[in-house]
Amino acid sequence: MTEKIKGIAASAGIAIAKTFILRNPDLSFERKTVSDKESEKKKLNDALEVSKKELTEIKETAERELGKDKAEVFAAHLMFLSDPEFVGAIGSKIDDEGISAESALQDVSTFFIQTFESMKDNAYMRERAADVRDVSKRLLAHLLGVSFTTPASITEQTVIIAEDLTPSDTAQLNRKYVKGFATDIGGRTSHSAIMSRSMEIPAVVGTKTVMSQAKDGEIAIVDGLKGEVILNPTEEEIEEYKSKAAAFKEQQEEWKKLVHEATKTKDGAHVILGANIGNPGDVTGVVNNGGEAVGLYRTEFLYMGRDQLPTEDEQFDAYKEVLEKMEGKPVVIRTLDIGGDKKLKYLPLPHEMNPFLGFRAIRLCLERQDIFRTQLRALLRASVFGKLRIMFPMIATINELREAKKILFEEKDKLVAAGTEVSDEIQVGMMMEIPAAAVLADRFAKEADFFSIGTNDLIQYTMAADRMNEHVSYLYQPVNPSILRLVSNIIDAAHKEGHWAGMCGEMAGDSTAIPVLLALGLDEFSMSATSILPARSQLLRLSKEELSKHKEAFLNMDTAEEVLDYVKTKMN
Ligand SMILES: C=C(OP(=O)(O)O)C(=O)O
Ligand SMILES: [Mg+2]
Repeated sequence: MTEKIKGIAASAGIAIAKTFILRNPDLSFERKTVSDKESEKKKLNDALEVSKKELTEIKETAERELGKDKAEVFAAHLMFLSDPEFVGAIGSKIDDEGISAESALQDVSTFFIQTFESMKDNAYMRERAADVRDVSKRLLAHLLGVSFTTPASITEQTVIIAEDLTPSDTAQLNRKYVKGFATDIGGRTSHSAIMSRSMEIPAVVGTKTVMSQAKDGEIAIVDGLKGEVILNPTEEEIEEYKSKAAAFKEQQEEWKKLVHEATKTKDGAHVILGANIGNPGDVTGVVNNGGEAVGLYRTEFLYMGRDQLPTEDEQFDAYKEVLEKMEGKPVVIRTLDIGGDKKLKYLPLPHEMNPFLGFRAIRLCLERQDIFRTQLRALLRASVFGKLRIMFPMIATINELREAKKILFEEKDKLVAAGTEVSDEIQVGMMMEIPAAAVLADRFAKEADFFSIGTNDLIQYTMAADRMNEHVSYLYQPVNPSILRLVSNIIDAAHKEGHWAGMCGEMAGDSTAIPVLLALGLDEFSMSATSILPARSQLLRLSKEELSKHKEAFLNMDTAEEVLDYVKTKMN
């Protein structure tokens, strides 16, 4: 029977393929002793063989589809499974201590991980800890008889169904096979949604129930335009969606013609259309989609999926690469915004009741100055390779901004004194994503060179509605007059001091919000690279002067619905 499930449209496009259900395996077990050591060792050998076979297949596919680089990690995993020191130690533990294979594996892998992680001067060996962790998980799953799947093992066209996708899951997705995905949790601004847009994979998130409703291997349609998942569709439905997909493709071809056009409104006003990126590799998408700037580089992705902090040189290389590839166009690099839903496994943070209101971003950086100063030095050194703008996240008070700037300038002075070249043209700005700062924008504008409005958080904090929680997603109301007044206040404050104001929250790419933001005088819109061309096509048709006449009207409405209706009828 066909089932239609509503969710949140996270990434545009339509996918039709068989489902692949990604389950988080339960790898818990009880530690126990055993009497039959031989059969325990046989169990270990069997698990080793299955794991090796699987990894060999995954490695071969990855080599073929994703290139040698991405496949290397699996070669390293295979090496461990054949390493007499690793495997031998597990066998010996079973022999000597009479414990189960799972317990022996856990002891040995913990020992290896700790040993590798303690090799402070040897980055190569420290990275091996991640390999041991990954390969042990696979081996343990086989010992426990629990099925273990990762997105990297997908080798046919699929639609992934999952509770959520972590950033490391998304990094393994092969676009050739993964046609779309649907998740139970998350909203338009959760990070799996943001990643899906940068990878151009159609996605629907926050369905609440797709995991429990979908069956492995049945046909599913992910409609990332409307935010619907159709399980087990009829032949007619499949045909209907195939033609919808074709129409969308045609539309994309039209947009592609605007790649080299400047973003000028009908009345000749110029706004900058920038892109949000998470990795230097994303710049290709920015250039291909005609981005005029990088409006937000979320550097935290550089810190994820690894076992220790990135070094100053590693960071310098990444920042330099982005600046160079953008060839003199502006690049806003945001300092580390970790915390909330973005965690680092090697940086244990205290357990928090409300992580989104907790020890994160600039709050953490001002306390862990070792981490902060390393990043700032890397940024300052890279500044001579392009047009760098440094941005601090989650600023709530003027004192935080002052403190962050003071540390930045201290590092700059030290570098200059040591003879390192640093650009004198770096603009230093801040995210406007906390209501306290938005209200006090006039004061902040005296000390920041620019503002970039982070509506994902600004809306979450203003409406007191967790951006990850699908039950309160109705409160994500970008055009609620309360939000619009804050946005307007921020833009006016920046302009009064002769600064520019941009927006890097998801609202900037929302076609309903664009006329409103243009009317409010926003200078820079930064969005997923794939939203740039549709936004440009829309902006070319709008007149800034005409729209600004509506400003007083929509700022004085009562509800988001009223504004939506007004925009649709009077501002398009
Ligand atoms: C752009 C933003 O930052 P992030 O999504 O990384 O929190 C925001 O909060 O709007
Ligand atoms: Mg934010």
